[in-house]
Amino acid sequence: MSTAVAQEEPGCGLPRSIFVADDAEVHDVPMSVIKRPLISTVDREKVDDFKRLIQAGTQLTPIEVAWVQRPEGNYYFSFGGCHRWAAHTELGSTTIPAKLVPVSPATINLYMGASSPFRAPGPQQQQEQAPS
Ligand SMILES: Nc1ncnc2c1ncn2[C@@H]1O[C@H](COP(=O)(O)OP(=O)(O)OP(=O)(O)O)[C@@H](O)[C@H]1O
Repeated sequence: MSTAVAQEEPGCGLPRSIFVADDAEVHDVPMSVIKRPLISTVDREKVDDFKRLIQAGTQLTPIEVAWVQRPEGNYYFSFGGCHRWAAHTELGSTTIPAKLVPVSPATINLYMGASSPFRAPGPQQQQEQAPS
């Protein structure tokens, strides 16, 4: 399991690497299964450069994907790698090279707060969800 650690280099408003993983594997992950909770602003030129590199067959560093394994299935979250994500999206890629970093639901709660799918509803929300 991995821990969330802020490192120094910024990228799309986030540290370049937010997780430290000894046990991460790299896979071509279907982009459709990856949730990207944060909206990003990208540098147009950088996205275009990455598109050219990808089209030329250059292997960019895999993006980091936080991987939560639950009894009901797997969840994949990506918070950074905005320019590589934008480049693949615009090229119509169906998969993206990703380093899968196993994380706990608590780590996702830390990053997503109330938007996390793993957050237990508070008393107020429980009341709102209770059938009348
Ligand atoms: N010509 C290249 N060949 C191989 N890898 C490259 C090349 N250019 C960039 N990279 C790698 O691609 C990654 C791009 O990271 P970078 O932080 O610049 O963009 P991003 O993560 O996609 O977007 P952001 O930083 O905004 O989240 C880096 O790991 C960089 O080393």
